[in-house]
Amino acid sequence: MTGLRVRHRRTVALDSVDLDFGTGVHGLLGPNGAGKTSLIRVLATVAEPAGGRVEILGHDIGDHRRRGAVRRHLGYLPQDFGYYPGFTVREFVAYVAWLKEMPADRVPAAVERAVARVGLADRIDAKVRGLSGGMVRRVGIAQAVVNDPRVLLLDEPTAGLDPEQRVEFRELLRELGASSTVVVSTHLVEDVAAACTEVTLVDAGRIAYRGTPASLAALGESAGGPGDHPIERGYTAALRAHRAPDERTESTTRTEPAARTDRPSASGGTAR
Ligand SMILES: Nc1ncnc2c1ncn2[C@@H]1O[C@H](COP(=O)(O)OP(=O)(O)OP(=O)(O)O)[C@@H](O)[C@H]1O
Repeated sequence: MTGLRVRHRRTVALDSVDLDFGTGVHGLLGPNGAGKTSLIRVLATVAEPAGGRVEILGHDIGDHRRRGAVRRHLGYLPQDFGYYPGFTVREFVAYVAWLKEMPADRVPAAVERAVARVGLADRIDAKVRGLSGGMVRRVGIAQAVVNDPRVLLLDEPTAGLDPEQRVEFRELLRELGASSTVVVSTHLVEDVAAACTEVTLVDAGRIAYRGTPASLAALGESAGGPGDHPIERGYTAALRAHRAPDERTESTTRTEPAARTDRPSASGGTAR
C-alpha cells in the first residue's frame, strides 16, 4: 500500500501509510486507537480508504471489479466476529466457505480440516450458541482459514483463548505463515515473540517501527524502556522514539545504531 489514508468522519485513523507485506507472519502492534483495525479492514476490503493505493495479490482493490478475485483468496477474522448462533460449527464454517465461492465438492473436507486445526473437531456438530467465548473465537479462526487463504487477516485472534490454545494457535500461525501472508493484530508480546517474522508498530495512524521481533527486543535492551519482556521494552522505546524523534536524534541515535536500522525511510523514517 502507498499513501494509505483512512478516515472515520473527522478522525484520521491512518495517514500516508506505505507498507508491504510478503509471505510470513506480520504482527501489528500499537496502542488502543492506533489504527490497526482500520488497516486490517481496508486489507479485508470491507472499509474504503480515503486515499492512497492498495494492491493485494497483484489486484488494485480500489477497482471494485477486482475485489471478488481478491476475496476468494482472503481469510478474515474481525475483532467483533459476527456469527449465526443457531448454526452448528460445521454449518457456519461451511457457510463461509460457500460465501468464498469454494468448489462445493471441496467444502466438507475443508471444513473438517479447518475445524480440526483449531482443536474443535469434537465440537463440530455443536451449536455455536452453546460454546464458550474462547471456542467461538476458535470458530472464527476456522472460518478464516477454511479456504486456505493466501492472505490471512486476523484482528486480535488470541483474545479470549486460554494459554494452551494460544500456544497451539501460534503453532498454526507459523504453519500458515510458511506459505501465505498473515497479518495479525495483537496486544500480546508472547504472540509476537513466538509467531511473528516481522513486527509493524502503529501509533496514531502512522508507522512507528518495522523490524523483526529480535530487532525490536534489541532496541528495548539498548534503549532500556520499561517493560517485563524484551519486546515490551522495545515497544515502549520505539513509541518514545517515534513520538519525540528530534530529541532522539540529538541525544541518542549515535549511541544506538541498532535502534535505527529497522526504521525504513519509506514508512517509519517519515512517520511524523
Ligand atoms: N466507526 C468509527 N467511528 C469513528 N471513529 C472511529 C471508528 N472506528 C475507529 N475510529 C477511530 O479511528 C482511530 C483508529 O481506530 P482503530 O480501531 O483502527 O484502532 P486500533 O489500533 O485497532 O485500536 P484497538 O487496539 O483499541 O483495537 C481511533 O481514533 C478510533 O477512535
